[in-house]
Amino acid sequence: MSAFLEISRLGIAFNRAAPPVLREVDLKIDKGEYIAVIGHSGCGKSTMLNVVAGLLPATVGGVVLDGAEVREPGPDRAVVFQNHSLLPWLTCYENIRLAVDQVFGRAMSKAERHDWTMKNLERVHMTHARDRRPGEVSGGMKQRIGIGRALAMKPKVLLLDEPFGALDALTRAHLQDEVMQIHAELGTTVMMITHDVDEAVLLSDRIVMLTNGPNATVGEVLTVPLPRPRDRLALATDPRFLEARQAVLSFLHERHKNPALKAA
Ligand SMILES: Nc1ncnc2c1ncn2[C@@H]1O[C@H](COP(=O)(O)OP(=O)(O)OP(=O)(O)O)[C@@H](O)[C@H]1O
Repeated sequence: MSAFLEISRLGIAFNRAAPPVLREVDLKIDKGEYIAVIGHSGCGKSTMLNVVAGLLPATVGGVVLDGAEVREPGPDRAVVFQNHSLLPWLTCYENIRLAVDQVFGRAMSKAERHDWTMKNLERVHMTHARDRRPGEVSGGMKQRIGIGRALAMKPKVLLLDEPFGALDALTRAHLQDEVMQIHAELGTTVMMITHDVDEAVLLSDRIVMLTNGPNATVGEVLTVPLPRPRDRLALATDPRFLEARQAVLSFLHERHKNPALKAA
């Protein structure tokens, strides 16, 4: 059986004179799986996500989602970036509503689109701030709206590009727990880029570790053997959590050291 999301022999070169950023990236993701992609800065994580999003064409190989080749951006692949991409002149409600109108303008009545917008505000615990603009809410709240907007599109895949990277540790932990809950409730397929090893182990079913660039590729894939629901406090001392964490740290800091540090 073919995978729900399949990246095949993907290669990306931005410039003919330079070596490719990514080469021969192969990855099969099942429906409902939560995948984290980790690797040192500049190895090509965002590039890989952008190809899946349809924002960047593959130089070689390609991506197939649910039987269809990815060639351009589409609402079946919603992206949440590290720095929220909300429209500052619209309220939190309007930011989500805009996406709902774009995707479901024909399929849903006006009343249904309102209800669906409210449902997604509620899902990310932002109903109380529905009439505030992005400039009037915190960084964590902005990311919540970004996630709510992405979910409101009912995507086949949620693409998270370091969604919690700019947040303080406590806010980050809250949002991670919320995303875990949403994933459990909706069974959305997720591909998340992160630099944070603990975050990758806590949230994912599998962790895809990229080698250093140029010519980066999948070095190892670790299956995280932790049952769900997961509780961050209980996991802090769970030997399976610590072992998975150690495996990723060892990949990143022993076998595939940061090239910038190696040169130092
Ligand atoms: N549009 C572009 N044109 C030319 N080079 C690019 C372009 N986008 C990315 N690159 C290069 O491709 C490489 C991979 O970049 P990418 O942003 O995918 O890395 P990353 O692993 O996501 O990094 P970080 O963790 O720092 O965000 C880098 O060397 C970057 O300079």
